[in-house]
Amino acid sequence: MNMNEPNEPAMNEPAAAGPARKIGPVILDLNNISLSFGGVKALTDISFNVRQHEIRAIIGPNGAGKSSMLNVINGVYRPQQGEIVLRGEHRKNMDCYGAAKAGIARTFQNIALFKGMTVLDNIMTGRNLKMKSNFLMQALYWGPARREEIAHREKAEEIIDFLEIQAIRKTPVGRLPYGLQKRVELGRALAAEPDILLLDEPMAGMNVEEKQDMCRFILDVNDQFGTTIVLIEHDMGVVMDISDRVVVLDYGKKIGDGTPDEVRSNQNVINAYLGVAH
Ligand SMILES: Nc1ncnc2c1ncn2[C@@H]1O[C@H](COP(=O)(O)OP(=O)(O)OP(=O)(O)O)[C@@H](O)[C@H]1O
Repeated sequence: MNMNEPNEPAMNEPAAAGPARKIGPVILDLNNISLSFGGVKALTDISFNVRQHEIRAIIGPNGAGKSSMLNVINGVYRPQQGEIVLRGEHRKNMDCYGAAKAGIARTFQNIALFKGMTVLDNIMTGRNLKMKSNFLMQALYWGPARREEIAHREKAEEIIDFLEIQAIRKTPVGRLPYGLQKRVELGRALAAEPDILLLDEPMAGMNVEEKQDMCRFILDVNDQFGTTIVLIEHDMGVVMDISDRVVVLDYGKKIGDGTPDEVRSNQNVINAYLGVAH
């Protein structure tokens, strides 16, 4: 992969340019994380941190361990070594429910939506954790459950407006083009009102125009909602344009960490992308 992507148009202003953005203290700290699957070492002694409100990218060649890292952060995988410090709280590992409760939401490399359900209903599924009424109340659509449903519906409609998908709100997701499905998946994650949003290849498979739209929405989410964003992305033009800091993995090891400019000029990173033998 070409680090400079000369043919890629500039997507947006650099993330750091927004006057409203203020990067805060470290809220997520990954310390010496190691994860193996049998004999395969997916992650070896990885440490990096994420600051509040920043856009933090994880990059690296195929199989470098990027998705595994996101899965450690949201509790899908439990590392054999290391610790995760979330807002000062130390843990050996996360669990999925605990991560969601702690305000961590994610999108997936392969779209994970209910294809037969409408855009609105898919976004409503992202509100599940916020729902307080019990199953019986919901089934009877009784008192508090009804009021709650209306409030959640309002939130879902706000997200639909924000993502500019009003025209397709009643369309089954399976009928939408790929780029719009990715946008709906972002909407479902936003419905959880996350503090930390994990995006696994949000622009994969998109054309240039769809990528520009997605970049704009990611920057707007970060800017307007103050959401901290950790993203995996293969498109270097996008990564260098929108990220505050970038961590680089290769064969499960960290080989670079810093601002886009620092990472771009890091010889280990250049070698990894050019395929220089270790
Ligand atoms: N559940 C699993 N079981 C066995 N091996 C796994 C599992 N998940 C990941 N791996 C292995 O861990 C290594 C890192 O994989 P991972 O998917 O995290 O890389 P990646 O950087 O996200 O790759 P890509 O860019 O291709 O998505 C690979 O060798 C992969 O085969």
